[in-house]
Amino acid sequence: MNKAVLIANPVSGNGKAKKAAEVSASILKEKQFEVSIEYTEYAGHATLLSKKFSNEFDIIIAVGGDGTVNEVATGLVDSQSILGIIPTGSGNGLARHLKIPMNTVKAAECIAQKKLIPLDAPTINGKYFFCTAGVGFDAHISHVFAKMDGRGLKNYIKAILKEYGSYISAHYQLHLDGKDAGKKQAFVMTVGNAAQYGNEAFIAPSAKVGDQQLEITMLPAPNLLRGLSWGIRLFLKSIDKDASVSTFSGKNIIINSTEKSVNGHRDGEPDTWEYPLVFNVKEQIKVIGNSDN
Ligand SMILES: Nc1ncnc2c1ncn2[C@@H]1O[C@H](COP(=O)(O)OP(=O)(O)OP(=O)(O)O)[C@@H](O)[C@H]1O
Repeated sequence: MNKAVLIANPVSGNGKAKKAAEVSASILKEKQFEVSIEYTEYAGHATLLSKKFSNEFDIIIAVGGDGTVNEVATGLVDSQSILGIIPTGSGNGLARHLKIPMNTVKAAECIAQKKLIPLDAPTINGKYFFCTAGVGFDAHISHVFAKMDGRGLKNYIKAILKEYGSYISAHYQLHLDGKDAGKKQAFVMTVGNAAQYGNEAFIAPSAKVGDQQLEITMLPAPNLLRGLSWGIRLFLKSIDKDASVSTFSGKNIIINSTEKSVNGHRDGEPDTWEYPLVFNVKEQIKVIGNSDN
């Protein structure tokens, strides 16, 4: 029951994952775990590795940011293996939601305690996400950020400041659990499985990862006052209390538009989807964490 493999993304967190994998392996060995380390060689590789290892190992540990966690967790849907996370990304939204320590030694000790939490595995047009997914300004930034030379929080903020003034809000038609929820103009339309983007920025404060429900947060066209208020409220866990913000929840969300396709993001990584966008939550896996839901 204590056979674990660490799947580490060597490029995550500007190269922090290799050291983190080695440190975690030695901590887990001290706690009588049988441990192996594998490194990803390209984007998408972690899903193939976790699928393959799910037959052999009880715990499959993602060492990386939310992108790596997404790939490893995707490989575990339909398996009995448990997901572990050693966070080394710049945002670490799912790890933070689950109250997994950001310190590698403490994160490895948290895995050794094996507190299991049910984790929904929602999909957007058939592709899994575990933290947040959506369209709008945040998705636009994930596409801009992916083309930048460096990663990390500093570059992310640079991209936000550069793009904020010129991004135009789009119109979306929303259906929630089979009911027409109207036409919306949105600057950001985020679907949360977990409550935060990462870095303790709470975009869907009421989201719980195992409740088989998705929480939508919709920000309308911004102005300076709204932008400032959202910036503060994101970190105070109160974006849903802002008078300009709308929230919805559902299991089956359909977003339509007069456009053919849209740039979106899944767990902070850029993705492109054809309309209609169909969000569903049915499946579940188990993750080791420190929170209750
Ligand atoms: N060996 C590799 N070479 C290049 N890219 C990789 C490799 N392994 C994984 N990737 C890709 O790296 C991307 C970023 O990974 P991840 O999100 O884990 O780290 P990060 O970008 O440092 O963290 P954050 O998203 O918090 O900034 C993932 O989309 C993944 O597909």
